[in-house]
Amino acid sequence: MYVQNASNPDRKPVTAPGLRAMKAEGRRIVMLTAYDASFAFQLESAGVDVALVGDSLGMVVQGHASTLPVTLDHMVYHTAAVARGLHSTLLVADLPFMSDRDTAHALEAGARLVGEGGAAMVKLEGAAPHVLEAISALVARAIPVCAHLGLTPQSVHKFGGFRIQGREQEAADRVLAEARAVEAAGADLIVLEGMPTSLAQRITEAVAIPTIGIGAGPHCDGQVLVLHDLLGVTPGKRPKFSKDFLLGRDSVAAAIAAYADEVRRGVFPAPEHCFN
Ligand SMILES: Nc1nc(=O)c2c([nH]1)NC[C@@H]1CN(c3ccc(C(=O)N[C@@H](CCC(=O)O)C(=O)O)cc3)CN21
Ligand SMILES: CC(C)C(=O)C(=O)O
Ligand SMILES: [Mg+2]
Repeated sequence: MYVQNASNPDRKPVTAPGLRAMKAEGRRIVMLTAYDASFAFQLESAGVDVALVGDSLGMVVQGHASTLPVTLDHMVYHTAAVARGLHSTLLVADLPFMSDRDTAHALEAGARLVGEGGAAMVKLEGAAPHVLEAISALVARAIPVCAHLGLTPQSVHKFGGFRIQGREQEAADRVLAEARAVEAAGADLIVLEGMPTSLAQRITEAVAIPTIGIGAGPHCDGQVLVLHDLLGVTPGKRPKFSKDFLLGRDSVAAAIAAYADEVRRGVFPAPEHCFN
C-alpha cells in the first residue's frame, strides 16, 4: 500500500502540473477538506494529495444552512491556519460567495488567498461569462485555478436546494460544454459535484485536466469529501454520496488513510454513493 506520513518529510510537493501528470498516468487524486492546522497535519500525515479549504466551513464549522454567509476574511483566516499544518500537500482555497462578482474582486480574493493564506490554487464555482473571465485573469497572473461544476452550492437558491444537476440530456450537454469552457479558460482542475455518473465520465474523458468527483461517480480522476462527513461528525444527515470512514476504525488517522486507500484503489465511491 502507498503510505506516507509526516515522519517522512521527503514526499515531493504536490503541484498543479503534477496533478495533470497523475491523470495522464492513471493515478487517482485524493482530495479532502480541512479547516484548521491540526486536521491539516492529519491529511499531510495520511498522504492526501490535495487539501481544500472549502466554503463548506460555513456549514460544518460555523453552523449555517448554506455556504453563502462565508466571507473572504473567514476564508483567508482558515486557509492560513491549514497552511501551517501542511508541508507537501497542495493547498486549494474556495473563493466565497460573491468574491468573484467581477474580475477585479476575483483577483483581489485570489491575491489574498494565495498571498496571505498560502494557497497554491483557488477554486470558483460555475462557468458564467464573468467566471470564465475571472479564471483567465487569475491564470494570467500565475494563480492556478480549480473550476467547480454541477451542484455548485453557492447557487442553492437558484437550484431550489442542494439538487443533483445534469439529469436531463440538455442539462448534461450544458455541463459538458461548461467543462470544455473552463478548460479553455485555463483551469488546471475541475471539481464535479452532484451529477450522474455517466455525465462525470463523459466530462472526464473529454478534458485533459483532471476531474475530482463528489457525488459524481467512480470514473473521475480523483475524489473529494468534506472532512466532517468522512469522520461522521456532520450534524444532521450527511449527503448520500459521502461515507463515514471512522465507523469501525479507532482513529482519525486510520479513517483518513482508509479513504485515501479506497479512492486510489477505485473502491470508493461505491454504487450506493452514486446518482444515475
Ligand atoms: N457536510 C457537508 N457535506 C458536503 O458534501 C457539502 C456541505 N456540507 N456543504 C456544502 C456543500 C453542500 N452539499 C450538499 C449537501 C446536501 C446534498 C443532498 O442532500 N443531496 C441529496 C440529493 C438530492 C437530489 O437527489 O437531487 C442527497 O440525498 O444526497 C448534496 C450536496 C455538498 N457540500
Ligand atoms: C465540497 C467541496 C468540493 C467544496 O467546495 C467545499 O467543501 O466547500
Ligand atoms: Mg465550496
